[in-house]
Amino acid sequence: MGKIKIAIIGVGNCASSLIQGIYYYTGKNEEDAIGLMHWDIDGYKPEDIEVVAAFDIDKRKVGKDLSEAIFAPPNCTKIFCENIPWMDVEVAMGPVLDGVASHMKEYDEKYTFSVADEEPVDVVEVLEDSGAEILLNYLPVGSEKATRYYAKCALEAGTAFINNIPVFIASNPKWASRFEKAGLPLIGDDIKAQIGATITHRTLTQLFKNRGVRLDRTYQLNTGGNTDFLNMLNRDRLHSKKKSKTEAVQSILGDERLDPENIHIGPSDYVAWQKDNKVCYLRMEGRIFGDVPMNLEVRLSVEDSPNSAGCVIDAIRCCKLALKRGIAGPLTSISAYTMKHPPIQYPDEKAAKLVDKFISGEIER
Ligand SMILES: O=P(O)(O)OC[C@H]1O[C@@H](O)[C@H](O)[C@@H](O)[C@@H]1O
Repeated sequence: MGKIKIAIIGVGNCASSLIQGIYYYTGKNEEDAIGLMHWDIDGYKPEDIEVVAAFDIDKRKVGKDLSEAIFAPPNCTKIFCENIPWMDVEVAMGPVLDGVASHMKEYDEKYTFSVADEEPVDVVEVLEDSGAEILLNYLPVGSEKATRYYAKCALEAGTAFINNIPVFIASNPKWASRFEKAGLPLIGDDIKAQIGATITHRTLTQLFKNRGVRLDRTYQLNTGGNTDFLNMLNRDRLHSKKKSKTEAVQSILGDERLDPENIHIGPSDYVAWQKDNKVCYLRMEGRIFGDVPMNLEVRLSVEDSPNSAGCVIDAIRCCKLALKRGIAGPLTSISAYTMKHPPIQYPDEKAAKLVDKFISGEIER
């Protein structure tokens, strides 16, 4: 049935986990494959994904084979598949736009960002030559210009686009129609991890709602020690991230949406030693029967990047299905299931059912 050829922008922890996952699941069967929402999607298993191009701007990664670059610093995610064979994909130098936060150099050498000296490649040409069908965006949060640049490259090169970061592309009708006109599928925006802060917060919010409990106040505080958290110390980069995360919870509440002062959601601090372990503290205050107050506190601790890959592995395969079926524009079911800021928000249980209907061909997108 052929491979699903993908290209990756940003060879960070999330790319590393995705690539490790492709090899980790190779040769396994459904019974011993732990950690997947779908073992196969219309016949496509994780091992059917092939990375054919990758872009980065860090000198520790550019020019290296992808099999080595995914383990280069500052990547720090848990290694769950050590033996990645030579992939024969050299990490190409991307254009330097707004992907690098200015405060990065304040940190110690290990984390200091170092831009490679190479001239940027012609991204469209690299995509075309590689035969990539889908381009995945893993740029740092706040990379507005760079995301738009690569989205344009996808349109020019004729690749579908999966936007894993909180820059609004799939949920922006203008961009969505550009992809639709170009005949290309689009998934986004901002990956909602497998068991992450957002899905946990949404699920508990839905529980309050289902059980008639009025939610009065809530917060979601997140700490981590990966480059994502370091980058997010620059509060200027957080605008769309906060919007994406907050909207993901508010959308469950419907006409009981909280006033902005009663909902606080966002990345909270960078703790270097946590590395790729993300810790999320959730508090929800509400009122039960008789208007009687209650509160709930949850602490979630999870490795951030495999948590993201657990969803991206399905987004890629659904995107391939759309390509095969000639469906263009935003894919609303898989976006709602795997992204925090999709073109249409559905409760997660409904989104899961819609994805199954999309896979079986019962619904178009
Ligand atoms: O835990 P949440 O809220 O689903 O968010 C998870 C994802 O959020 C993204 O913005 C991060 O870049 C990912 O690394 C992360 O996995």
